[in-house]
Order: sequence, then C-alpha cells, then structure tokens
Amino acid sequence: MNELKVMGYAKINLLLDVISKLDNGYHSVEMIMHQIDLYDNIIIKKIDKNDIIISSNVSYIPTGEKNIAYKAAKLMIDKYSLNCGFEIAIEKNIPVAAGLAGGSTNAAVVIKAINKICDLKLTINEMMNLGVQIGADVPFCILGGCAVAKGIGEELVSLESVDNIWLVLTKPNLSVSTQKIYNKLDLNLIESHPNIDKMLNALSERNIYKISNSMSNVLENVTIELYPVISKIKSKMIEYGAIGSMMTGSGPTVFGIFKSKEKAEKAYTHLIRKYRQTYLTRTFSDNK
Ligand SMILES: C[C@@](CO)(OP(=O)(O)O)[C@H](O)COP(=O)(O)OP(=O)(O)OC[C@H]1O[C@@H](n2ccc(N)nc2=O)[C@H](O)[C@@H]1O
Ligand SMILES: Nc1ncnc2c1ncn2[C@@H]1O[C@H](COP(=O)(O)OP(=O)(O)O)[C@@H](O)[C@H]1O
Repeated sequence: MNELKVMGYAKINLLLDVISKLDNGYHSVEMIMHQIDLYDNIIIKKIDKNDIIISSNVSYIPTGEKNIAYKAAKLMIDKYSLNCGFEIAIEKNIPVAAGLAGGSTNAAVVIKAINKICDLKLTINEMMNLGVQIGADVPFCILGGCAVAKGIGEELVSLESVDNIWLVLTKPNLSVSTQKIYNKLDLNLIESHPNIDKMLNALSERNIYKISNSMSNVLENVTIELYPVISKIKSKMIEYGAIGSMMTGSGPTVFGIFKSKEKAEKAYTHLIRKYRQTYLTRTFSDNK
C-alpha cells in the first residue's frame, strides 16, 4: 500500500476551562471535546524521493514547512528514519483558524496514515505522544470520539460519545490566533469555572438539554471582547431555535445545539444568508 485516502474530522469544545499558566507559555486546561461530522479529505502518497510535497484546493493555508501536515510527516520521517517522502493533498472543508482543530486533524491523519503505509505498528498512545509535539489538539484528533482532556490537552480519557446531536456552526469572517487569546486571558478574572461533573453527567445521560446547560468556555469572554460579533451570533442561534449556543475553542466559530435536523436546517437557512461560513453538521465519532 503506497497511498491512502483519509478523512480528518473537526472538533468542538463542549467545555473549556483554563487552570493555570505553565512556565513554557502553555496553559493547563480541562476540556471536553467531541468530534463532529465536518472533515477535510486528505490523500497521502509515499514517494521514493526524500521530500514532502503539500498541495491544497485552497490558497489560504501554507503549503511548505509551515503546514502542520508537513510538520507531522517530517516528524515521522525523522523519528523513524524513513527512507522515503510523501505527497499530501489536502482538500479543505473545515474553516481555518476557527477553533475547530482544522490543522490539528490534518496532522493527526498524516501520522496515522504514515503508521499504516510504512507498517510502523505504532499504538494510538504512541501516536498521541508524537502528535503533542506538533500541537496540543493533535492527540485528541488522533484518539477521536469524545474525551476529557487535561494537561495542555494531551492527557486524554475517552468518554462514550454522544453522536448525532444536530449542530449549526457559524464562523464570522475573521480569524483568531489561539496564542493571542490564551495570552489575553487573565486567570484572576474568570468569574466562574465550568462544572465538569455536571457535563460528564449530562453526557452519560445523553441529554441534550443538560448538555446545553452545562456548556462553558472560559476563553469565550476574551474572544468576545475583541470580536463582539460572536455574542451576536450566539443570540441569533438561540433566536433561530438552538437549545444552547457557545463559542468553540479560542473561537471565533459559534455552534448551536438543536433538537432535530429540521430545526437545525431552519436556523442554518437564516444564518447562511448573513454568514457565508455556516455549516449544518452533527456530533460524530471516527473511532467506533
Ligand atoms: C483552544 C484550543 C481548545 O481545544 O483549540 P483551538 O481554538 O486552537 O481549536 C486548544 O487548547 C489549542 O490547541 P492548539 O491549537 O493545538 O494549540 P497549539 O498549536 O499547540 O498552541 C498554540 C498556542 O496556544 C497557546 N496554548 C495552547 C494550548 C494550551 N493548552 N495552552 C496554551 O497556552 C500557546 O500560546 C501556544 O503557543
Ligand atoms: N493543514 C492546515 N490546515 C489548516 N490550517 C493550517 C494548516 N497548516 C497550517 N495551518 C495554519 O494554522 C493556523 C491555525 O489553523 P487551525 O488549525 O485551522 O486553527 P484552529 O485550531 O483554531 O481551528 C492557521 O493560521 C493556518 O494558516
């Protein structure tokens, strides 16, 4: 096998708490993340030449060594002294710099695909340990499904996923730097920390009302202060029928949770008129 076609799925954060600032500039966090059915298509081909060639259907992501998929392939080649190279074609559907782990999920599938193509026989845990060297969200993207994440995001415990919750996602036309948002967060100004047990309970009951009620993201106010439009989109989600709505990750994408596909479709129809980057999707797991 020299070539693999794979799908790299995005995530949302159902809960995001920041506990402390670490000496290396990162923060220790507590998060609950869930994969969603929004994905990039990636083709990875082994080539004889010791080179990494990235191509994409969009012009707004880097194609050279700054591409996170490039970094993943380079890490695998160096670590396992692979005597080959890779051509990686990325068809982007996940909005970029959106809080959806669009880059991280590309890195995750590259690590998993190279493991298969080169028959490295790495375990999921071994691949997650490699993934964190590229980005804090890469281990979750390797694991998939639904999980509690601690540490900088790499200490993961899988949860029973709650698939098929209907979602509408809206990304306002602006990009957010994750680093900037974490740096702007003042830990002393966090009014109330998310209740993780409440969310774990809601997920175990698979109760979308309780899940919606337990959603909380301490980065939300930081990003909203810079971009108030996020607050407006949250209100619109509720106005158009969402049970609950929140910003994912460092933003700026807002998701709404809906009782049915029909209700989600209705909200989607309204939101897409004003916000071009609006998506109808649902929670999903690629690890079943
Ligand atoms: C906020 C979250 C929530 O899932 O997601 P996104 O909004 O990026 O999707 C993550 O914590 C983002 O993970 P990821 O985007 O992989 O982060 P990285 O590339 O490793 O780091 C980018 C920058 O974010 C900051 N960072 C990231 C993770 C973390 N636990 N603490 C941090 O302080 C650091 O300043 C780092 O330089
Ligand atoms: N393969 C890739 N896909 C998406 N973004 C990438 C990729 N490689 C590098 N990037 C860069 O990474 C940055 C963060 O993108 P992304 O991972 O989509 O953010 P987020 O984790 O907030 O959703 C962007 O500035 C983008 O240009």
